[in-house]
Amino acid sequence: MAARSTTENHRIPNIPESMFYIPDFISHEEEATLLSALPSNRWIQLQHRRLQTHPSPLSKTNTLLEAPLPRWLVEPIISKFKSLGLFSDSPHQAPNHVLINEYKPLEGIMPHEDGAAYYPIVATVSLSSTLCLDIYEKAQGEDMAQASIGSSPKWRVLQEPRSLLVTTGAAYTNTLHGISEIETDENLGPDTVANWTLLGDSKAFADNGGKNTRSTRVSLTYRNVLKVSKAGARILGRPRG
Ligand SMILES: O=C(O)CCC(=O)C(=O)O
Ligand SMILES: [Fe+2]
Repeated sequence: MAARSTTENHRIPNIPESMFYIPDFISHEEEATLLSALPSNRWIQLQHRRLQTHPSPLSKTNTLLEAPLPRWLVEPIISKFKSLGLFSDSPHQAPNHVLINEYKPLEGIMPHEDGAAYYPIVATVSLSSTLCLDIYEKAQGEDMAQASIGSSPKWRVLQEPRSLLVTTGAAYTNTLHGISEIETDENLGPDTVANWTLLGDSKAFADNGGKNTRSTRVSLTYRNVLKVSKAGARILGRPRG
C-alpha cells in the first residue's frame, strides 16, 4: 500500500513503536495560512503556554459535544492524513478534536500522557519554530508526577516547523512526553536525536554547533475523542441517524 510504505519510510528508529516523523508535511504557504487563521480570541493563558481547543473543550467525563472542526483545521491537513491512511482505524475514521499550543522561548509542558479520552493516535503539526519533544519511559504503575521528578528523557524528537509527528501504539500508551522550559535546545546530533536521519535539515543544527535557538512555536495536535455526545444536535431539533 502506498500510504503505508510512505509512513514506514518515516518511522523513528530505536523508540517504542510507533512514532513517525515527516518533515515538510505542509508548505510555507499553508503554514502562513494556518497561522493567520488562528482566532486571537480563543486563547486560554496557562502558566507556561497558551492553549486553544477546537471545536470545544471536553466535558468532565471526557465527552466531546459533537460539532464540526473549523474549515481551516480540516483543509488541507485532514485530507493529507487521509491519503496517508492516518486515523483510518479510529472509531470516527478521522480526527474530531484539535488542541493548539503556543510556546514562547522558556515555555514548555510537563511530562504527561495524553490518556484514555482519545483513541491512541495523536498527529502533531508544528508551526513557526523548532523545539525538542522529550520522551520518557513510563514505568509500570508509576504515576506521572513521580516520572517527571528527577528523571531525564530517554529519547528526544526534534520537531521542525511544517513537520508532522505521529504517535501511536505503545509509544502512545507506554511513554510520557514533555517540552522543557528552555531557550535553546543543545547537544543535537545523530546520537542524541531519535529522528535525526528523518529531519528536513539536520545540517542547519549541525552547522549551529548542535544548538537550536527557539522562537515562538505553535503546535496543532489532532486527536480522536472516543466519547461523543449528540446532545447539542438533539437540542437543536436535528436528530441524527
Ligand atoms: O506541543 C506539542 O508538541 C505537544 C503538546 C502536547 O503534548 C499536548 O497538548 O498534549
Ligand atoms: Fe500531550
